[in-house]
Amino acid sequence: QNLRELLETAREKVRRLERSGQIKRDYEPYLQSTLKDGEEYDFIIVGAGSSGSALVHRLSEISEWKILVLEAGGEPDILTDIPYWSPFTYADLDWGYYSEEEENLALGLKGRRISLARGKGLGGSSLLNYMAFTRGVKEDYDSWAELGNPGWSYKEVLPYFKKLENCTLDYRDELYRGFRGPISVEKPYLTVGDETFVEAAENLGYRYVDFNGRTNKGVSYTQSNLKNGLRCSGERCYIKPVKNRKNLTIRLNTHVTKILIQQNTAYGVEYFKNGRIYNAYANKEVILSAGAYNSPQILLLSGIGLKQHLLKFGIKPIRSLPVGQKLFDHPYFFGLIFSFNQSIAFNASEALQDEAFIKLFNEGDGPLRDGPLRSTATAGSLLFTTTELAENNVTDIEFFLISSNFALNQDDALVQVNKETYDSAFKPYEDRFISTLLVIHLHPESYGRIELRSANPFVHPKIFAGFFTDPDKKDVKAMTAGIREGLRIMLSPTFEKYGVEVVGKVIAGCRNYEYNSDEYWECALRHITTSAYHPMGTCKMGPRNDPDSVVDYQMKVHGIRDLRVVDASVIPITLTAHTNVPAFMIGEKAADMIKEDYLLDLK
Ligand SMILES: Cc1cc2nc3c(=O)[nH]c(=O)nc-3n(C[C@H](O)[C@H](O)[C@H](O)COP(=O)(O)OP(=O)(O)OC[C@H]3O[C@@H](n4cnc5c(N)ncnc54)[C@H](O)[C@@H]3O)c2cc1C
Repeated sequence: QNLRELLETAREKVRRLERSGQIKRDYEPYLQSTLKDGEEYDFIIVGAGSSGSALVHRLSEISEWKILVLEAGGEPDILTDIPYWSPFTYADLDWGYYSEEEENLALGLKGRRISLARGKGLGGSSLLNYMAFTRGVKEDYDSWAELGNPGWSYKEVLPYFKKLENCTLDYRDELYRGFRGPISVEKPYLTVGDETFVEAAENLGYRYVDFNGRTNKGVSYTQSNLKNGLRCSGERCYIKPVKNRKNLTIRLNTHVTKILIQQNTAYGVEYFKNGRIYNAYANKEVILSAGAYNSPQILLLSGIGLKQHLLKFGIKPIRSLPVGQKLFDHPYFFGLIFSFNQSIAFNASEALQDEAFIKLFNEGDGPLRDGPLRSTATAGSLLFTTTELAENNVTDIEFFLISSNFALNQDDALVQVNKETYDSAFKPYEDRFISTLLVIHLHPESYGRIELRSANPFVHPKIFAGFFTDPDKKDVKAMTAGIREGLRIMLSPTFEKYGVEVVGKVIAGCRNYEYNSDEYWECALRHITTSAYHPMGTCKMGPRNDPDSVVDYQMKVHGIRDLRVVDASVIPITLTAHTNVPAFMIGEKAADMIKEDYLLDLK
């Protein structure tokens, strides 16, 4: 079965079990109110992704405020709550972005393009992400503040991280965690491979840590945003509990095409729904939460961006700002593949059995190892480390152990390698028990950019990943150091009892180089590195005198009144974390800033 057929089989199973009463899904469709042109609201939120969902939850607490939420995507898929299956559903919930072809990059990927998946649906990318719950470290946020963003130091953002979470983990750094927030944190399903990885790293001297605590340096099981075993997305955990608030209007399948601006003041948006264009007006603010690719695209379409670029597309420039000029992301290498002589990896066949579904829905909060469907993309353990190349001792590499093969040659797979690469490094091991150690670079020097391809809002923007473009090749060197450390852990005595073996060693295209030489790894990196789907920085937060910045520390667009950007695009520098929880935090903090700005009016 190909991926689509497999997904349909899983969907049909859920429907059948629901009809027969063997499982109960707690989901009610979102009713859509009648459309009218020219409606007025206090706040218009564009995009209900991770940050947008947090905003929806918190702003709608103020019953006097009328809030309109415009989301381009639809409702979650029937499988999105199921941790194991949900990441595969991306095809129907994804904007379908790919990077542009770039020199000496993605040489082993289909079409030389990197998949830049982005959630399109209520919950945004939190609907299809891998649910790893990571916040980042003190140094990250202290740097945000040092860059001229008061209020964003670690001490000042920590209360928001605590406020948003309900940590249910046994092992936790108590003082750093929250216990009453809407986003629940649980341990996912683990394999023996995960346990072995943690043991191997500990045997090599790594500490077991709560990476969302005092320090992230060390090894740990994955912490996942799950609630009773099901995905805790922005939709499920932030929006659903408040969706019936009278002051909240949520419009799905509604594509915002531009922001309406007059005299440097945003007063509404133009949107497309059911085949026609509508306007909606905001008495207080328009808030762009369309994510790190779409927020810059919408700003550019609205005349905010570099003047020359806008003129090229016949867009009248309103404000010249470096929108989309720097795109940070976390590249990852997926070519460290290991096979074992017995199944310590994930057994995918169990994930289609009725029992597994019944267990998940009915006993989701039961014993943690009770079912493979609780597996979050089979990623059960991770490790943050510092290579000798890292400056100021920052954590620069993360390993993420995936108990499966990551790359496929199929058209509907998330990571698609070309046939030559697949046949050389992946195909021969299709039937073996394998794990992939993802090597993620957290602080690359290289960065990409995003530009318009067309003035048509429905045409995908041009996205340049820019991986490995730093002139001194520091990024290649750091990744190579990471790969070698990964090999040291996986080939250590702890794994030996399972007959561990490196497979898929030589990628077609790198056969001219000696395996494990610097040249080999550079070649391999340039063939099969992809994006960890953590775009940031395209509407950078910073003071006006920072030539790269687009918004100020309150996320207000420089020089434009009543317009904020609230999502991962404001993150000013690379983060030592996956970006979902930081995006939730940004939404939480923005809501408080907005309340501070306007609540006096209500008194
Ligand atoms: C496959 C994948 C795996 C990931 N894994 C992890 C992980 O394990 N852990 C982690 O922390 N992070 C992970 N991430 C990253 C994380 O999910 C994102 O960084 C985070 O969700 C970004 O939040 P956001 O609010 O900035 O944008 P998004 O959540 O992407 O939300 C933007 C929303 O705006 C909507 N929108 C866009 N344009 C328009 C428009 N014109 N009109 C109306 N609506 C619009 C979109 O449809 C979307 O709903 C992953 C991401 C992906 C794609």
